[in-house]
Amino acid sequence: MFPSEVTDFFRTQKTPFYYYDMDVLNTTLNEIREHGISKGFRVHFALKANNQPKILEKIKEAGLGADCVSGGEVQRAIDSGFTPDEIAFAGVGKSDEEMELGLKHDIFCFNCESTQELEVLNELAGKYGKTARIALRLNPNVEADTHKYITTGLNENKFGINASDLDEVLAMLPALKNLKLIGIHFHIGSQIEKFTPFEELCIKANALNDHIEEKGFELSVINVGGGFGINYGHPNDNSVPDFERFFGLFEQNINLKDHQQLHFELGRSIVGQCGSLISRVLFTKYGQTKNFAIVDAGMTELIRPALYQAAHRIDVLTSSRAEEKYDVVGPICESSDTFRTDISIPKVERGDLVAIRSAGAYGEVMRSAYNLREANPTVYSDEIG
Ligand SMILES: Cc1ncc(COP(=O)(O)O)c(C=O)c1O
Ligand SMILES: N[C@@H](CCCC[NH3+])C(=O)O
Repeated sequence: MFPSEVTDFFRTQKTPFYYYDMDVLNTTLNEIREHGISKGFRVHFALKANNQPKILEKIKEAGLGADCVSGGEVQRAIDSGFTPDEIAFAGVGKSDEEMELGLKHDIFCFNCESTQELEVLNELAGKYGKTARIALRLNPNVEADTHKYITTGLNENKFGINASDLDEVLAMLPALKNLKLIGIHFHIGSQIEKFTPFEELCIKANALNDHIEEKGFELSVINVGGGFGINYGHPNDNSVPDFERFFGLFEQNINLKDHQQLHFELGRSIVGQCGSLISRVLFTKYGQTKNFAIVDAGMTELIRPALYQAAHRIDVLTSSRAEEKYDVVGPICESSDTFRTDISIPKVERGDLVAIRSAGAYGEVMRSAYNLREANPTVYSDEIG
């Protein structure tokens, strides 16, 4: 839970709002430095998970790069102090304007996903007299064993180049004079909680690495993407994911050649646990079949439960009454606007504060203005007091 002065500060704020615990973020970044960066790995932070400038500045300071999926994110990374050589640009559908922005800044690498994209990027690079460094995003057909909507590495998914098309793509590369192939890229999905999909990825990545190098291309970057899952029901004191095991798995299982560096692009595991959505109970409704705690945050602030049936832990900050069972729901005019169903929490009353935990990744970034909802200012732990 939070120290009493933090909860007291929350009481003075207009809810709902996002709160970031910068100590948790620092601890997480230290773990990444200790177990990943210190081994010579390059870690890019996926801005899609969180693009708050203050969070990005901390991540940049810790020595991570930026993984972007839109022109807006490339611009945000630059505005937050990342240098172009620290920026990778991925995405299955980059517009011409977005590619031009990346070319203009001479970013580190474009992760490309189709033959058409390669042709267009080659043409645009030529127009601006540039050589674009590229990595091929390959679809390894690995089952990530996560929610269907965030599985990305199966042949049926829209992402990446299928192994069966790889030779055709390699054959066209020499003619694309304005592109320089520097690496291969994979990303099999998000919120992956088991380690076996990552082991399987390593086997596929090693084979593809060998195959491409045997064809005479030199790959300096082997990018295994992100996807490392977090514990959404964590008991507050044990929230930082096990990066030692995660990076150790790749260290052991990826066969890097002397001229190669291992790259990662992590989002959720870096920022997920430092963020909470703080909300006030508006009303309670006790009924024959259900009790409802109606809070002032909704799916507009955190869509993950509605979209992926995600179960974020909910802590009641201002009540230690005996427990009751509730559906914790928001004010939006949709029945899917439900954070949790049938959970036992201390009995709440109008005005009580709750924290919806593990909301730092894909929370604030996915907020919408549906129902003309307004956003309240974000609170950072180091600005309280
Ligand atoms: C290409 C790519 N890289 C990195 C990420 C970051 O993933 P995660 O937040 O699961 O680490 C994503 C999102 O899943 C992605 O699509
Ligand atoms: N938005 C998703 C993750 C998507 C990952 C992006 N490829 C989530 O909240 O879990």
